[in-house]
Amino acid sequence: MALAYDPLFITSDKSPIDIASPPPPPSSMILTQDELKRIAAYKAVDFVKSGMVLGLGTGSTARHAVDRIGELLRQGKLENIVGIPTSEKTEEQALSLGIPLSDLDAHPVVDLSIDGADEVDPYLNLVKGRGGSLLREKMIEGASKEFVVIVDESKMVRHIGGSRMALPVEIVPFCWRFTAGKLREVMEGYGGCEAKLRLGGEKGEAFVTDNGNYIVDMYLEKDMGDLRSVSDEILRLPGVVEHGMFLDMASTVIIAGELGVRIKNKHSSCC
Ligand SMILES: O=C(CO)[C@H](O)[C@H](O)COP(=O)(O)O
Repeated sequence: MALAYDPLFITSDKSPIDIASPPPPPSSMILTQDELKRIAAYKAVDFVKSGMVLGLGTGSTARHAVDRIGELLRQGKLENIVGIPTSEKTEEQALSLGIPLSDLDAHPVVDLSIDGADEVDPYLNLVKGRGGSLLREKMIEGASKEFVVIVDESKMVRHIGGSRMALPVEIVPFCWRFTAGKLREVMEGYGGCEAKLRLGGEKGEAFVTDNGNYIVDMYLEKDMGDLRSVSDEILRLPGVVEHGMFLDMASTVIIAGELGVRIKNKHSSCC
């Protein structure tokens, strides 16, 4: 039986995510990846209430959520929102939409953060930071009572870091080759990795984060195994500022796919 695409079709359960591929929808109904991102983002903004302090994520998916918050404010459907942007780019977008902004110094407790992710595993562990904003994202989302992650279904994986895509690590520029070497040494114990400095500009110069740091992208040889222990070892290295594994931080993941939207909750109290 052919299943029609229904963007309002929502499932919600607490079991690990079933990432088996659903049957494809009729070709006339195939949505672009960007449309799926927008559907997930709009669904997340349904959880925003007037008076909230909001963590505003970074990236092409989070951008839709910030646009939607701006639209609802303009229409008077949301009031007294304070946004805390996770990057300078999001700050610029939010300001252009008239969203009032603040920071963690003034608002150390955030009601709800909404952000995208590069990978999500069945236990809602994430890889983030391929857009380069992982440090501020981790600070703000870690200070949030609820952290809602918005993705299209291409981001769902069995093991984070196992897709031969990069696991980003933010490091200080001082002697970055030394720190990249230490990261390679640590990762020897977890299957090995290629560690490459992320480049940003046209002239091949290093990508510089909003915090003035560099990013080393670790291309892992295989599944890392014990994520907590990898995380602890990486964070113990002098020169490392933060890494892009967000372990046990997401409270909800909203996944937009060709057959509709699925919502995975970590805590039953959420949303
Ligand atoms: O972590 C991030 C930026 O640091 C982004 O949330 C992540 O890279 C996903 O981006 P996109 O929504 O563009 O796919």
